[in-house]
Amino acid sequence: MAGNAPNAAALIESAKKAAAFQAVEDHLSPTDKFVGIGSGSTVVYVVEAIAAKGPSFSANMTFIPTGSQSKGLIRAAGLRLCNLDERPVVDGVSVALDVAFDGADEVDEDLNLIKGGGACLFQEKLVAVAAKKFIAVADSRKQSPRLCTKWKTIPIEVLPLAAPDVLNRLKAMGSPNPVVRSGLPSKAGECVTDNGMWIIDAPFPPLLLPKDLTAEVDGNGKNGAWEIGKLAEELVKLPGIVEIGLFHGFNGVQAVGLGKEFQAQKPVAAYFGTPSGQVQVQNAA
Ligand SMILES: O=C(CO)[C@H](O)[C@H](O)COP(=O)(O)O
Repeated sequence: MAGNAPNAAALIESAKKAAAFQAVEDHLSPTDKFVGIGSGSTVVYVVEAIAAKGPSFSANMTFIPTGSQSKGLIRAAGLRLCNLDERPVVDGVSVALDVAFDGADEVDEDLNLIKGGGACLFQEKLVAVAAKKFIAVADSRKQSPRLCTKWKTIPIEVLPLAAPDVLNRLKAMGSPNPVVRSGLPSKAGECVTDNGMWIIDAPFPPLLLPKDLTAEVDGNGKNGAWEIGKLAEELVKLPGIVEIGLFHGFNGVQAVGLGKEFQAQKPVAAYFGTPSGQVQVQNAA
C-alpha cells in the first residue's frame, strides 16, 4: 500500500496541525479573555483548533491579530477581532493578553526564536510582549540547538529609505551577504510588510547562548560568533531598523518576577509536531 502513504508535505501539515491542537488544548483556558493570534501556516491550525471548540467556548474571548493574514483567519473563523491598540484600558494600562500563539522559523534549546519568515515579525513581537503567556507552535524541523543553524538568516524589518545603509552596517558586523527580500513570485520588487517596510534577511553564523561564553569566546562578533543578546542589542541600535526577528531574553512568567511585564519576547513553551504524529513539548526551564 506504499502508493497510499502520505507524502512528505502531507506529513508536515499533519505535524503542524497536531502541534497547534495540542498547544490550544494545553494553554487556552475557557476563562481567557484576550488571545493573540500569530501569522504563518501553522497558526492556521491554531485558529482551526479554537473554532473546533465551538462558539460557546470562545463567546467571551477577543482575538488580537499580528497582521493582515491573521486578521483574515480570525474573521473567517467567526471569532471576535480587536486590533492591538483597541483593547480596553484598565487603570491607564491596556489589558494584557492572556495568551498568544504563534509559529516560528527556528527555536533553540533555550526557547529563543527566529521569526519573520512570513514578514510579520514586527506585529508578532508587539503581540508576544503584550501577552502574559506566549506559546510557539511548529513542526519538528524548526527545533535546533542554536539559532541560525537551520534557518540561516535573521529577518530584519527596515525603513526602505535606510535599506542600503543598513545592508552596509550588517556586512560590517559580519553578516556575509544580507539581502532585501524579494516579493517574487507574487509581487514584483521588494517584499513590503503590513507596516509598509521592507525585510532584510541577514545571514549570521550560529548564535551563541550566554552559557557558551568563556574567557576565550566573548560572543561580540569579533570572531564571527555573536551571542544572541549582544547581537540583538547591536541590531536594534542601528538607525533604520524597525524591528528584528530575534525573540530572546526572558518569557512572560519570568517577566513578572523581573517587573518587566510587556517586555517578554520568549515563549513559555514550544510545541513541535513530528512526522510520526507525536507532539514534543519544550517547556521553559
Ligand atoms: O514568523 C512568522 C511570520 O513572520 C511565522 O510565524 C513563521 O515564519 C513560521 O511560519 P510557518 O508556521 O508557516 O512555518
